Amino acid sequence: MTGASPEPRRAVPADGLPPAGTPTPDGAGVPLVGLDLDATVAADRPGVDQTAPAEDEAEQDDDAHGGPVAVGLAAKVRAVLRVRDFRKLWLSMSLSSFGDWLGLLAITATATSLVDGFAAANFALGGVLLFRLLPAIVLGPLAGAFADRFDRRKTMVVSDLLRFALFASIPIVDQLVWLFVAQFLIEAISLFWIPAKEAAVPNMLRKDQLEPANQLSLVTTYGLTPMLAAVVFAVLGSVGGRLSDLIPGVDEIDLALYLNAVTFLVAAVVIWNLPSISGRRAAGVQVTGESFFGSLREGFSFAGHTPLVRGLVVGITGAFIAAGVVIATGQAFVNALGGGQSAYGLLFGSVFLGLGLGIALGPSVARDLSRERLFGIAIVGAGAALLLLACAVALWIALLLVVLMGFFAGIAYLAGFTMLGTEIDDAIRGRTFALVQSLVRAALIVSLGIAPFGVALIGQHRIDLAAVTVPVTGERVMLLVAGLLAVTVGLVAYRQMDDGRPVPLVADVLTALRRDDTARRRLAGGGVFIAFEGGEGAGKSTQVRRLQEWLTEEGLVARTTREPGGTPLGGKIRGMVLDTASAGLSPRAEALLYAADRAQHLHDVLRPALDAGEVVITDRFVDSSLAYQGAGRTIPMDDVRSISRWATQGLQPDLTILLDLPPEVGLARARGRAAADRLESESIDFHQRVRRTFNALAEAQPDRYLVLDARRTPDELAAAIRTRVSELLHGLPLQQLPPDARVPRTRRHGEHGVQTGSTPQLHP
Ligand SMILES: Nc1ncnc2c1ncn2[C@@H]1O[C@H](COP(=O)(O)OP(=O)(O)OP(=O)(O)O)[C@@H](O)[C@H]1O
Ligand SMILES: Cc1cn([C@H]2C[C@H](O)[C@@H](COP(=O)(O)O)O2)c(=O)[nH]c1=O
Repeated sequence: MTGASPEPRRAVPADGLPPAGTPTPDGAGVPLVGLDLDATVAADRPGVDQTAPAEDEAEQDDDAHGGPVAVGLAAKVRAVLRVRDFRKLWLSMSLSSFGDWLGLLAITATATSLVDGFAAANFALGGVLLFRLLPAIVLGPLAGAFADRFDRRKTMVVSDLLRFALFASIPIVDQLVWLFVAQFLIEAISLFWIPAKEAAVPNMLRKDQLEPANQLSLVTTYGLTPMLAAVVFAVLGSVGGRLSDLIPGVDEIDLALYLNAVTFLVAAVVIWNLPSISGRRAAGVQVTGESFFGSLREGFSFAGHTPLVRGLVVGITGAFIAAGVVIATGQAFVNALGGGQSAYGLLFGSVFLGLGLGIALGPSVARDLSRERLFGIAIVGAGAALLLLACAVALWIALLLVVLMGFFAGIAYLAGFTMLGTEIDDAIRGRTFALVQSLVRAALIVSLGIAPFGVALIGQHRIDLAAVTVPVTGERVMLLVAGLLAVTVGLVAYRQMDDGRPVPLVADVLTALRRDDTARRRLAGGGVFIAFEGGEGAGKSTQVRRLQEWLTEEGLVARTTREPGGTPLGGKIRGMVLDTASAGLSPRAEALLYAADRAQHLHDVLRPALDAGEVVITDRFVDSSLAYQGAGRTIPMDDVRSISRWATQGLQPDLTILLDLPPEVGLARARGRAAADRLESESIDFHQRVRRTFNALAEAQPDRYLVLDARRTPDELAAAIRTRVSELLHGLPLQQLPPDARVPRTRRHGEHGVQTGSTPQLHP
């Protein structure tokens, strides 16, 4: 046994090349982690901390296909928290949320302590919850109109000051009636605060930052702060006796309420100092020409006539009715499964576990799926889990199904919430949020109220089938109904919100889960992207031209292009990098120039042509950078991969045709054509490394490559390429040439004289 510890294993990227950090002779290449890729976009947002480090940490992991992967959640959240105003708002909101949970614990404890007897305590408890939910139904829509008409910052500050005063008044007045009244007023005021805040957040962040910001807010509000509040409440409880000795008349519940009051005071001060919350108001925009009730009507009409909002409202409301049924029947259900009070606790823990997992993991699992589709699918998923739950026969199965249901519900909640922020215009956002919050509360009240009656009415039955006896109990039937409801509203939401894309749902979901960007582009009716790669003089330009001629003859719109130099700007870059006079160009500068050429190429040529459904054939693409700058110049592969991905936004060829040739042969061919340029003048070793790398890339993804021996004749190569390309294009809806631009096939064959061997026909 040796004392030496083994080398840590490194993940091998899908392209088969060495990962980042691979030692290089010249030590070139600093990992790109921390590169401020989006700073230019973010910098114009209010409250972006210009002195902070990079806004987005572009830690792009490798996925199974070597394609682009979303920035990790932690990095996204860090980037969101670097937006100064959002960070302050989030801190103050977390503080208020902590206070709110502490307040809820203290209020429920106060309510039960102010009455005698079990029934009265339950009545008091129910009263507190009812008074918490009730105001939303009446006041919610008004609060939304308020958020859209008046300065949101002032609305929030006044709300926080009032809540401070009301919470502080509860221990001072010390009466159950006042507790109810204060509770009602606090909730009513919160209804004004919430839409103002929700409508303000999208103005602080970029659109793509809203999802991680919502993930952070939801995890804070429903995960961290309630736990912290429970701990603090328990600690206050344990010091309660000593506290009363210290400050006469103040016990632990009073202290919790005072603490809660202070959190709102602090929040008021913080928000007052965040002018960006005022939104349009800060820029002096006034809402004129419409009465308060007119804008209220406009809010309802907008929700009724906008399919996206209709879908969101139906989906969220239905999902919360189902959630209410689960809460109302949970106790009876776990009892029926033989569980007790602790099993009931476990059931609730499982809901939260599932919700947390859905909120945290959902966006990355379903990264490529449109949020409109994801929302409906997730609600249907939650409904399906609920249907299975209704039939569960063992507690552990029920708990697993509850986690699954929570997972889907978390995804749906986050997707719905994020779309409300990203898709709804600022002018009407407050009203839309308010409508949703009112409906959510109304849904909970209705289902919490009705479900127990349903359970009681149905009662407990057993149906004897031939071999088994099926228990038909009220709680199971109610869960079944809730599941059916969720599936139905999920489908309705899906139909309302689907943006009419022609991609079939199953293929959309499967390619999104597999992260197959190329298949997704094809499904969406985009064009086909073919790249030719290989060393100097391999015959790429010759074959690019011949392939285009053939495709044109077949009636397709086929565009040829090249790197570097596919655009006017790229032409200038090509001049610089290939000029033998640019002798002092550093490897990194060279890599960046090729990446700059590629970014412009993507923007001006590749994307537009692919979006138009054309077949695009490029003479060189990313593999050339990996081979020449990565292996040739020995820049770490991950660095080259990162800048290339950034430049191409993850675009990959559908097919790469590698013309493989010993460098000596290719260089001889190229030199027969013109004087050697700066790269052609590199050593034979350099070109050997380039060749090996092209081959390694092809070996790592054989399905995406056609490797041909470039010593074969041009005709043989053209025929092999046609065969493979015709397979690739078979059945795809590509852009056709107008009839008058087509050339009769018989004439064409004669003219070009290239159709040797068995030429496949795309349109026989
Ligand atoms: N299969 C082939 N066999 C022999 N010669 C070929 C073949 N294909 C092309 N050639 C010749 O080799 C030379 C280089 O061809 P071509 O310009 O197509 O290659 P390339 O890969 O685009 O080169 P570069 O990368 O240097 O631009 C040309 O003179 C061309 O006529
Ligand atoms: C795209 C790309 C190209 N190169 C090199 C490869 C060649 O030497 C020249 C391009 O000229 P050609 O006419 O296509 O042969 O540039 C590179 O080093 N890195 C790249 O990304």
